[in-house]
Amino acid sequence: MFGIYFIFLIFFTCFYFLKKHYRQLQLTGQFNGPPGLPIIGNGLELVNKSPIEFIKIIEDYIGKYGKFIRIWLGNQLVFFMTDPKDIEVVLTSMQLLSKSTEYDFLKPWLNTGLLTSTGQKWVKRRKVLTPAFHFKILDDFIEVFDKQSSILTENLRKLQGRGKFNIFPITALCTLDIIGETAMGISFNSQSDNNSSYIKNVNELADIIHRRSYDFISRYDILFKFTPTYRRQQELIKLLHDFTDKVIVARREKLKNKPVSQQTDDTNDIGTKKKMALLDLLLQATVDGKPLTNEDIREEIDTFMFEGHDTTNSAIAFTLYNIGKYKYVQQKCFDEIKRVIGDDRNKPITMKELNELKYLELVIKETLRLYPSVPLIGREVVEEMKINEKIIPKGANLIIGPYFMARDPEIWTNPLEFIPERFDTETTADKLNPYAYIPFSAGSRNCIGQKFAMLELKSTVSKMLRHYFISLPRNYQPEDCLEIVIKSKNGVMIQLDERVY
Ligand code: HEM
Repeated sequence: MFGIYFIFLIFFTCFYFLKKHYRQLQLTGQFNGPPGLPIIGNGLELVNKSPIEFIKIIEDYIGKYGKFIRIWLGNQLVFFMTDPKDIEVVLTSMQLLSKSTEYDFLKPWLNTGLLTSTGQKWVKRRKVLTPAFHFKILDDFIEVFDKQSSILTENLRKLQGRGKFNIFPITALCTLDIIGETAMGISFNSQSDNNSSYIKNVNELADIIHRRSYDFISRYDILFKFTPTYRRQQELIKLLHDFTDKVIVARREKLKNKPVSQQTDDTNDIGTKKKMALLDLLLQATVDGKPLTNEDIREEIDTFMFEGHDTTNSAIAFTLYNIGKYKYVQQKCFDEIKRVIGDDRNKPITMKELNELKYLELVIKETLRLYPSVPLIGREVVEEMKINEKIIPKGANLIIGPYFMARDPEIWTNPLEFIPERFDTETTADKLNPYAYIPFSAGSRNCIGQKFAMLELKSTVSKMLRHYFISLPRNYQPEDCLEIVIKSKNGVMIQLDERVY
């Protein structure tokens, strides 16, 4: 009897799969890709693999099947893309503004803020949020970047001359304090007392979300819901939402009583800065003539808290790693810093000086080439469409791989070498396809925070170099781990010695 049920179940599943995916199966014959098993496709090859194995498998696929690869992850059709010509079509298409299913892991926390929203909601929110990143507003944040970088360098004093340590969790507190103060107007001081429960909760939740993409059980909501991690995730989300709600309500009250333009720059009783924060702009913004609700604002603030700290942290940590690895790069950066800022290592940096740190910018760009903070970018095909004559079926996910493009010798000369000068438009003869280098993505859904990020990175890294000489432990090599944001499985290990002027 059980046998009959089992056969019936298999038959029914196959029938359902074929019916649902008939058009996809019909079209996928034209694409190269690894052979898969019925129903589970290539799932077993890719899921539950270590980050290093995952990279190796994708590199093997690229070697065997080229730059447009068909993969079945269970019943999810995925195209893995690394050809700039195809990527240009995707990132400039108005039909491809929806994010792939990977971003669904973020939705319980971020709901549909700018990163995860789509359609008219995204268009309107993008319009409202764009002025928040105007250079005049960013100018106000330079002071915050400088202050937090100073706290970072001060805290690191105890590790100076003491051998190797992992910089990643240390700079993470700095970037969280920066985004907390600039987005919400809150001084979390997590770098100073390490006891901010909000910051700890953000870190823990971001970790759970990152790990879901690699774990077979947690990838599927239906299975994840039975795990203790799911219950912990829900607890953390509640705590974080409650906190953001409280800040929004308090800030709305303050604004009612006094316009932001009249507020001064001191701290009030709940640690809220009376200085312009991204939150103030959201409180004053309107969509279709109506102000944003507290819930609308919460999803955008939570989005900034997520997207604005892990990305910058990863970029800072890997830039310090590269500076430690390439001594001539470090010397050139330091010479430039001395020329632009002078010998006083404690003098606050200005916007003008940050803009003059041109070589440091090349170093950051080259770091983001080899270690793009967002190593994979995803889109969902909502209507059947063509990409350079290839018909792509509805329902497929498109995954763009900046991490893998950086290692492609057809795009870059000596791709694995760290050569900041390749981005110097005055000296390099190489004409680069703009879609070959997309650490901030491109097109209308590019990173809204890229100028903010570049200023923050330059401020933090230059401050580190003003105080320390950076080196690497012997034989250390990071083990790249492509989560939503790139990390290193064995940490980002560096060593610090006092900088001698
Ligand atoms: C090194 C730092 C950063 C990198 C490399 C980076 C990279 C990216 C990338 C690749 C995307 C596109 C993602 C996609 O299409 O799936 C993106 C989107 C976004 N980023 Fe960044 N980001 C950085 C820092 C920031 C910061 C500091 C903020 C905010 C203060 C921010 C806010 C956002 C938002 C809100 C989006 C969604 C934009 C939209 O869909 O309209 N990012 N970022």
